[in-house]
Amino acid sequence: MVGWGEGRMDTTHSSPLGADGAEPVLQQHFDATIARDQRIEPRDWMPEGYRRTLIRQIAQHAHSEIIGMQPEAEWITRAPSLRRKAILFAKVQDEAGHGLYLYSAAETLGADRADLTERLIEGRQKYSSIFNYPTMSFADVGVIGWFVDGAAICNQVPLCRSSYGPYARAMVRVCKEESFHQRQGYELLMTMMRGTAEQREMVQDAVNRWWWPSLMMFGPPDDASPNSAQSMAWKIKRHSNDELRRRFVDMTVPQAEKLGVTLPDPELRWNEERGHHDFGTPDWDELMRVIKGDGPCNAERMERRRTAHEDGAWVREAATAHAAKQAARAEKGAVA
Ligand SMILES: CC(C)(COP(=O)(O)OP(=O)(O)OC[C@H]1O[C@@H](n2cnc3c(N)ncnc32)[C@H](O)[C@@H]1OP(=O)(O)O)[C@@H](O)C(=O)NCCC(=O)NCCSC(=O)Cc1ccccc1
Repeated sequence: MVGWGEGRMDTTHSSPLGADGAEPVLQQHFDATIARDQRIEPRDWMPEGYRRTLIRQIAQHAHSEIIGMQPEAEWITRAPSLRRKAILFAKVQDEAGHGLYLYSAAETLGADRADLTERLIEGRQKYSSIFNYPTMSFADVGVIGWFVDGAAICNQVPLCRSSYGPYARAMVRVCKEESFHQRQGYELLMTMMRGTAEQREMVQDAVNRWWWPSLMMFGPPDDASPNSAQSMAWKIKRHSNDELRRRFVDMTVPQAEKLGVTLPDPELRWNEERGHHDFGTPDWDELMRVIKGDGPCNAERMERRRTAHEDGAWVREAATAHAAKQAARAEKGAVA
């Protein structure tokens, strides 16, 4: 894992004229499309930096969905009822779907899916810091749905208006499912809060552990976010990291009150003048450490992903052989 601004993608896909040789008219057309809030589509000319930024963000997003299956999947076999097991199963499966959908979006930019997977497995590409924390009790499943999917919604709803068509369209479906995920998490927590004192303690403990890492999901503060300015100018990102973090806090505080839990931030209070909540500063050193690979579960998550990839080698080989056979048959049929 690498730090801010390091380890940028070098997966390039040459544009018809090449970034440097772009004729002004193509650049002007691109700029005008962005200015009119219209979409850039895969066959349109785009600056090389735009393509690379999108591949970086979409690949990291896809990796996050795939690695993000792990923390909750650990509880599938230990779910307290058949109903909770079925719900969790479906949710984790949805995350797999989001990952595959996003890899497809990256492919429309010329990225190779197998190459992106290699980059993840070799630690050359990032995934969200949030998935490097352990799930200690079943209440964590509820809190992940409430906080992590809630944060994902805050971050991803504006991405439905992202300037790159395939990414924006993928986000529409992903957000619908994330919204369902958030509700199931909150409903699970409401149920636990109506339960025993021990269950309420489990919920509060999970809230205490996940609150700050959830705020870190939005990325470094704006003045330490190397990609934000350009990504916002290109309308890939519609809001800054801090802006989305503030939205998440404003959205979550009343939900916490209704649930009856305390968010672990003594500085958290409503600011009448600003019409928003004031809140404390996340531990940015911790975020850096986790991104660099030194979080509580980084090694475990990567090892599991690597093993799953190796175990799946025979499926990929069989699918490739089958596809080759089908293609040969189709060709033979066409000749006859
Ligand atoms: C906001 C940001 C994450 C970062 O803004 P940018 O403008 O791109 O970067 P910025 O200049 O601010 O940062 C500098 C460097 O630091 C990296 N970095 C920053 N923050 C983090 C971090 N927290 N963790 C790790 N790395 C982080 C950043 O990539 C950049 O790397 P570079 O070295 O340049 O390559 C943006 O990429 C985005 O909106 N992505 C799409 C959404 C997305 O990917 N969501 C994932 C969660 S999906 C989910 O939760 C669903 C689910 C729920 C439940 C269960 C299962 C699944």
